[in-house]
Amino acid sequence: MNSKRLTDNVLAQNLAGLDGWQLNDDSTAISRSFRFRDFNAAFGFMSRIALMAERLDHHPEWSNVYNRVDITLSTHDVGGLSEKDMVLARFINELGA
Ligand SMILES: C[C@H](O)[C@H](O)[C@H]1CNC2=NC(N)=NC(=O)C2=N1
Repeated sequence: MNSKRLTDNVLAQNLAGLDGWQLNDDSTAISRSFRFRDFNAAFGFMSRIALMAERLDHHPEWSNVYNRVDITLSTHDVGGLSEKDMVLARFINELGA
């Protein structure tokens, strides 16, 4: 998969179709928080993401406190956002609703 940094235009187009994700101040990362019924649901969600992250060789920065999962996506190799972040964010949205 292409891991070039996305141009501002392409990034804006992608974000328009991506519910809930916030672009950080310097446009190098996107973040979203999810809340679940309990820890079990939150950790199940994280487990499904972990398996996909390995398949994509693209990994989230994240933290979990009980039923909350905070996720930041960025492509360290390019110092910003790439198609891989968009693919992973879409996958996460399908899981997390
Ligand atoms: C060597 C390995 O493919 C790279 O370090 C991958 C692993 N996972 C990664 N994940 C993220 N989020 N960004 C990267 O640049 C990245 N690079």
